[in-house]
Amino acid sequence: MRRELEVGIRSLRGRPVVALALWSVPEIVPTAAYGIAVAHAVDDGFLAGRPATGLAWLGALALAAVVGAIGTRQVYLRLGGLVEPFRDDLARRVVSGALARGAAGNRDDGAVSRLTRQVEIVRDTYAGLVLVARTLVVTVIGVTTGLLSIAPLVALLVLPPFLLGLAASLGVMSMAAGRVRDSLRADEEVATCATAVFSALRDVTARGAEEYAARLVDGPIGDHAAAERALARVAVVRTLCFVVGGWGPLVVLLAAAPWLADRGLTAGALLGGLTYVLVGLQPALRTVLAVLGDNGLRYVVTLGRILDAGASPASQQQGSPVTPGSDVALRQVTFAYGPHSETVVDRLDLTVAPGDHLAVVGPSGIGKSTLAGLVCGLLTPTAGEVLLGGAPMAGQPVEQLATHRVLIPQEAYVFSGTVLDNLTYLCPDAQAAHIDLAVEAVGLATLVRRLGGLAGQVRPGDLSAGERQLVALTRAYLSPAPLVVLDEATCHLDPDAERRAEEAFSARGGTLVVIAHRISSAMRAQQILVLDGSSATVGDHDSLLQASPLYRELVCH
Ligand SMILES: Nc1ncnc2c1ncn2[C@@H]1O[C@H](COP(=O)(O)OP(=O)(O)OP(=O)(O)O)[C@@H](O)[C@H]1O
Repeated sequence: MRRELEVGIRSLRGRPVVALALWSVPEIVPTAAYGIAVAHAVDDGFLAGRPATGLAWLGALALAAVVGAIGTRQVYLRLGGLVEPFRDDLARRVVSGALARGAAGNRDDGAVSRLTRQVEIVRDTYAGLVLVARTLVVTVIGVTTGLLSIAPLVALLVLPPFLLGLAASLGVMSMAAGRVRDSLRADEEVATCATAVFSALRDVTARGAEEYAARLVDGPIGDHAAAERALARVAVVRTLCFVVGGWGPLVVLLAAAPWLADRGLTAGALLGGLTYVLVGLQPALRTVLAVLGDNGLRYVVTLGRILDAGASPASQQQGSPVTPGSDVALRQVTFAYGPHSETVVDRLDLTVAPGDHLAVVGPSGIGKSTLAGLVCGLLTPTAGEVLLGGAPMAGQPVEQLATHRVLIPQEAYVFSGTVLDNLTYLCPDAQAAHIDLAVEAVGLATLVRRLGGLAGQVRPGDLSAGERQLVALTRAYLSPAPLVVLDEATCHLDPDAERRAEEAFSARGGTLVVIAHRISSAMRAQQILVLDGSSATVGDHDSLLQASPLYRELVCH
C-alpha cells in the first residue's frame, strides 16, 4: 500500500498544490463559523430575548457559506491540474509496458483494460482522495479555530476521541486493502475455473465428468466465500472506528455538560460545541471512512495492478512457462496403478528424437496405453521422470501440455455440431486451406462431402467407428501440438486407410508415437518399442527380428 500512496504523493510535486491549498482557506470560514454563530445566536439573541440578533447571527452563517462555496468552486477548477497529469503518467506507463512486452514477443491482453478502465478508476479515486484529504484538513482547522474561540475546554474534550477514531480508520485501511486484494484474487480464480468448466461443458457431459468439474470449482468458491467474510469483518471494524471518532465526542460532550456548566459554559457555547461535532467532525469522519473504504481501496488495488503489470518484460519472462520441444525422454520410469498393484512399466529408459516416428507393440494388457498416458503427462510415474523437450512433464499446467502434445485414444471423441467445429476443436484459428489439406491428407474428404461440407452436421451416432476415428485423426493433424500420440487410433480403419493416415502424420512434421494395432503399422516407424512384461526392447524392424523373440512372434501372427 505504501508504494501506491508514494506514487500518488510523488505525483503532487510540481503541480498547483499551493493554489489548491489557498483556495481551501475560504472553506474554513463557514466550518469555523457554525459553532460561533450558533453560540452567539443562542446566548446573545434567542435566550437574551433578542430574536433579531439571533437571526442576524444565523444570517452571518449564510454569508460565510457563500464565501465557502466560492472557495469550493475554485478548488474544483484546480483539481484537474493535479489529477489529469497523474492520469497521463499512468497511461504512458501502461502503453510503454505493453509496447515493450509486444516487442519482446509477449502478448499483453490486459493492456487495453488497464489503459481504459483501470487508469480511469485510478484517476477518479485519486481525485476523491485528494478532495477528502483536503476537506479533512479544512474541517479540523475550522472546528479547532471555532472551538478555541468559544470554549477551549470543549476542544480538549471532543478532539481526542475524534482523532483516535480517525487514526484507527487509517490503520484499518491497510488491513482492508489486503482483504480486497484477496477477494479480487479469489473472484478471478472462480471466474477462471468456471470459464474452463463452462467452455468444456460439452466434453464434461460427454465424458460424465460432472463430479470432477464440480470439485474443480468447489475450492475456489469456498476461498471466495472466506475472502468475502474477511472483508465483511473489516466493515465491522470500520463501523467501530466511526462509533469512537464520530459518536464518541458527542457522548463525551453531553456527559461532561454539567461539569462544563459548573465552569461557566453557557448554553449557547454547549450548543455551538455540539454543532461542531454534528455538522463538522461527524460528517468529515463519515466521508473519510466512506471514501477510504471505497475510493481508497479501489485506488490502492487498481494502481497496484497497473504498477505490477508495468514491470519490465524481462522480469516477467522469468516467470513465464518454458516452451518445450517435441523430443520425448523417459528416464528410469516405473509405474503402477496403485501401491499394491502390479508394476506395469518398470525402470524404462526411452528417447524419441524430435521428428521421429516410434511404434509401440506388445501383447494385450502389457502396458501400451499406460505408456501413452505417461508420455502425454496424463499419468505420473511412480518413479523416474518423463521429459518433453527436456522439460519434466510433472507439474506442467494442463493448458500448457495441451499445446504441446495431442493424444488420440482408440475410442474417438466426436460430438454433435458442424464438421468444422469437430475438426478445429484443437485449433480454432485454422485457415480454410489448411483444413482442406488436412482433410485430404488423412483421408476424410469422402465423409466431409457426404456430410455436406465443413458446414454439414455431425451426428456421432450416425458415423461408423472408423469414420469417427478419421474425424478425430484430422482434428489431431490440425492441432498445433508438435507431439502426436495415436493409441490404436486407427484400429477401426482398413489397412489402406490406416496406412494413408499414418503416412499423413509422418509427413506432418513433429514427433509421432503410435501404439500399433497391426504389425504393418509398426513396420512404417523408424523405431519400434517392443514391450514384453519383464523387458522392453527398442530397434528397427530388422534388428528386432534378430533380437526379440516376442517381435518375431508378433510378426508371424
Ligand atoms: N485405470 C486402471 N487402473 C488399474 N489398472 C489398470 C488401469 N488401466 C490399465 N490397467 C492395467 O494395467 C495393465 C496395462 O494396461 P494397458 O491398457 O496399458 O495395456 P495395453 O497394452 O494398452 O492393452 P490393450 O492392447 O489391450 O489395449 C493391465 O493389466 C490393465 O489391467
